[in-house]
Amino acid sequence: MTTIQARFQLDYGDFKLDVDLKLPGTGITVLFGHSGSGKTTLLRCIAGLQQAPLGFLEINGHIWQDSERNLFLPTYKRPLGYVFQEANLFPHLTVRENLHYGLKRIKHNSGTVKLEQTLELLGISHLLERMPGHLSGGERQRVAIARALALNPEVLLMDEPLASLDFKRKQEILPFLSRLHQQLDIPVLYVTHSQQEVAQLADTLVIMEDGRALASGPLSETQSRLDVPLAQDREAATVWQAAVAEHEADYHLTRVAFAGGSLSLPAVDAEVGTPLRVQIYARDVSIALEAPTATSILNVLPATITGIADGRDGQSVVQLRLPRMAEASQSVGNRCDQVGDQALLAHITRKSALLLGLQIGMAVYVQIKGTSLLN
Ligand SMILES: Nc1ncnc2c1ncn2[C@@H]1O[C@H](COP(=O)(O)OP(=O)(O)OP(=O)(O)O)[C@@H](O)[C@H]1O
Repeated sequence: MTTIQARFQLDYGDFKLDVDLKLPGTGITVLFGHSGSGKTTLLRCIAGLQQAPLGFLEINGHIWQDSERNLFLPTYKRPLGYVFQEANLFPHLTVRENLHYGLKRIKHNSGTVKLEQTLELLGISHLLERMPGHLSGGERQRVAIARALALNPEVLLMDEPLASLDFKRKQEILPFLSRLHQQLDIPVLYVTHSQQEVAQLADTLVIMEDGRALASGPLSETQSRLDVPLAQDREAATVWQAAVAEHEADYHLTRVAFAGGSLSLPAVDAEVGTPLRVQIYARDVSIALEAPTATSILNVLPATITGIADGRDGQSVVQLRLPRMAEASQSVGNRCDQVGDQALLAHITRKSALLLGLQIGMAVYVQIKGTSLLN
């Protein structure tokens, strides 16, 4: 369901923002793009920190800006949370006081996000009496996220919240963000230029370039679009949302179900039903015209070719779609509604594509040589 509509036109001279986006009202929407592509400017327009002369913004049925009607809600009247690169906590207040500072400024706190729930989700309940100077960078950022959520926002805006943290701290905080996203109902708009954060967090992906949204939609669908540069990248991959379906202890394998079937992975230490994300690199996918009967590859799935493009260095980029299977969809639960049919990319040699006579619309089998588990 679309609950965010954002149209903005703004001209800085050298840079122009021109976007028209319809985004879902749940899950994490990642705004991804190179430095200078306009991600922060877009977020600032949504927050009302920057007023686009031409703009329309509707969140959950409430109109925050409509330039045609001369309507512009100032930032302080917009029920939103904003998390910046730096945590910006008050250094002279404890964590508890920092959290309550925001609460005092809003009249009521009747929404779905409860402070206790947030503290638990972010793993900071034990830090309430600490001063910010005595927290690690990752802990400070988790408190900043809790402070933004304590305001009971209708939308949470996060501008590269992990950018100032080192690799170890990023790894520490990503699972908390994943948990937040599984348990909270509010939409999150998350700016990053990290493909790793896209893979681990995004439900919806918006690819920004030169002030425009080059592509926007469910994660695997957008990652596999042939008209955006990501599909050509050596690291091109698609991420599937899945759930643990069965453990095959004798073989040290776990079967995970996704909207288009199931995959066998090296044993995962998680209960049946646990949601997880599986990343499949395009270079690890090969294509066969018939179901291979003698192969050591466990993950062979039927698919349909939906697009073919020339890749770099003699490669073809093949876009595929796996049909949704009712039984598998049930194991993954509602999360499937956000992912649509399962899209997949394969990088194969142009010679193989030619020899196999690959064409759009052909029914084929994909062999997946390797997968990586993201959370
Ligand atoms: N107030 C301003 N006046 C003029 N130009 C601006 C202003 N704010 C941003 N810009 C320009 O707009 C462009 C987009 O900037 P923006 O910060 O939105 O990009 P970004 O994608 O968020 O980049 P980064 O990933 O580096 O943060 C840049 O060229 C920037 O210099």
